[in-house]
Amino acid sequence: MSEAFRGLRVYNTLTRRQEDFVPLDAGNVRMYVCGPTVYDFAHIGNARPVIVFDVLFRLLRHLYGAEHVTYVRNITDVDDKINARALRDFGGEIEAGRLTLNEAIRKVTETTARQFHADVEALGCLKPTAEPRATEFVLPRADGKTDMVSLIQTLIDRGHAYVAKGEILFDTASMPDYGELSKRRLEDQQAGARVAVDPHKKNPSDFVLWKESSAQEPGWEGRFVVEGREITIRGRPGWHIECSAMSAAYLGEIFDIHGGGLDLIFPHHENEIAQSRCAHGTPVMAKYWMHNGFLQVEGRKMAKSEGNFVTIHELLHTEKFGGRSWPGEVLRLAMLMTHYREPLDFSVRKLEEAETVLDGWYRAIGDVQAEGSDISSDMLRALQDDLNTTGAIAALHELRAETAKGDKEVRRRLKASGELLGILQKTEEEWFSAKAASAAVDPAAIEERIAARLAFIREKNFAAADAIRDKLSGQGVQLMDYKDPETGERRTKWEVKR
Ligand SMILES: Nc1ncnc2c1ncn2[C@@H]1O[C@H](COP(=O)(O)OP(=O)(O)OP(=O)(O)O)[C@@H](O)[C@H]1O
Ligand SMILES: [Zn+2]
Repeated sequence: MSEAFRGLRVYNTLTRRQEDFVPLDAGNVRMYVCGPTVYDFAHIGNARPVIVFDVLFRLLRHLYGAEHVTYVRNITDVDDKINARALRDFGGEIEAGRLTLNEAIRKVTETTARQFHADVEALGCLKPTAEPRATEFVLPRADGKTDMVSLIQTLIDRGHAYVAKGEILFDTASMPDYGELSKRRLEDQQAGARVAVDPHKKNPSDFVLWKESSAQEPGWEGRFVVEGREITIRGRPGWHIECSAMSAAYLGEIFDIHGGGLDLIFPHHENEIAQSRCAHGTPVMAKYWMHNGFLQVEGRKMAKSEGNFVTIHELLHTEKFGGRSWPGEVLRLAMLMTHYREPLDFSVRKLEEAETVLDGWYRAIGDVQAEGSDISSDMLRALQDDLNTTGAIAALHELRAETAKGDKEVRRRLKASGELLGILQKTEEEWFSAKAASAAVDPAAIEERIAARLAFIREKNFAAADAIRDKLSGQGVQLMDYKDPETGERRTKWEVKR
């Protein structure tokens, strides 16, 4: 048996089977997960893949060593939805000439990305090894890392792409096994295509690699050579090519795991595979494809378009869901109580259940530290079985039952095992006092005090400003000032300190 196999088995969407996980290189296990398109707050459905693949990242680090795992999760900061949002929020300032469209777009993406980072940190997620932004990989780079324009050129050179009506399209008929991930065969798609075909496409399934921008739209000078002629199309990349470029830039032409939610299988992942395999001439893009099921509300996928979403921010910091705010750890455990491939029906009851469980576990661990303790072998076995987190949680319940005997080593093992799931990182005291503090603070009132303090600072009334800060500090609320990276203005964030 290969020493690269460490007991982990995963369900591979590519083969529709559970398989032994054998990385290409046990010294550098490589995983790519499609990240957020940053135009709005992430909802708790979007949090599911982030949490699921964080658990997998932690497990891989445990099995292969932290320094032997590379996890890349991109940020999509070029998309027509972002442009639309920039125009909606900053249209007036753009018209008045105070902002360019590009500056407005930057504001939207930076604010949203910052929010996303705060959200996922509160959910106990580790930072990925790299978090590339799509806009930095559009044009050829000084460091020679794979970029989108060069990748598209390779596809043109190899006969997999063509130019039509200001677009560069991927020619799906040029790839005999197009559709292998989603098991949609090209012939079926053509036969079944009821929608009118765009007349400039050779096949209805052909998709955009690069599209021309109007003068008002953001664009890059894309230089291509087509049939010996140089052409320049000021345009922007299609969505799929972003991930093909950034995964190759960080993980190479073939890597181990590619992940995301079920809805990405088609067309996004299918098209990533088509681009990457045809550009590199490789038999696979990633060996294992893993997809999480949907988080649902009353049987329907939580989605922006459905209007049935709750943002992570609302859940953590407002009383919109269930009339109270919730600790990030509660949301995390609630997610892990369902196997990642199953649909997860989300409810207040589920959060309450997770919170009760955490209260019990924290009471059991008290103030012990996990360092040097083994983790539960039952829990590890469950996680190695295609991330069976329900089995892992059952193992933690058993450990908790054993702690009744007062054995310190069992309590330490409970904590160490919880930490592998990204929970139980605090002590009992920290957990309960943070809960008490967040129950006592009223975020809206704090924001109002912060605004008042900033107004005093602008008026140079520092005594009044300091008085507000000290009063909040006495209530356990700590203020932190920082400069807005774009405008240089002073801003303030806050957290509950105990
Ligand atoms: N309800 C959900 N349950 C689980 N995963 C989801 C859900 N909705 C989106 N995702 C996942 O979140 C990640 C980000 O997706 P994407 O950027 O497409 O979100 P989105 O367009 O804001 O979602 P939507 O429009 O569906 O609300 C993807 O991996 C996607 O599969
Ligand atoms: Zn992707």
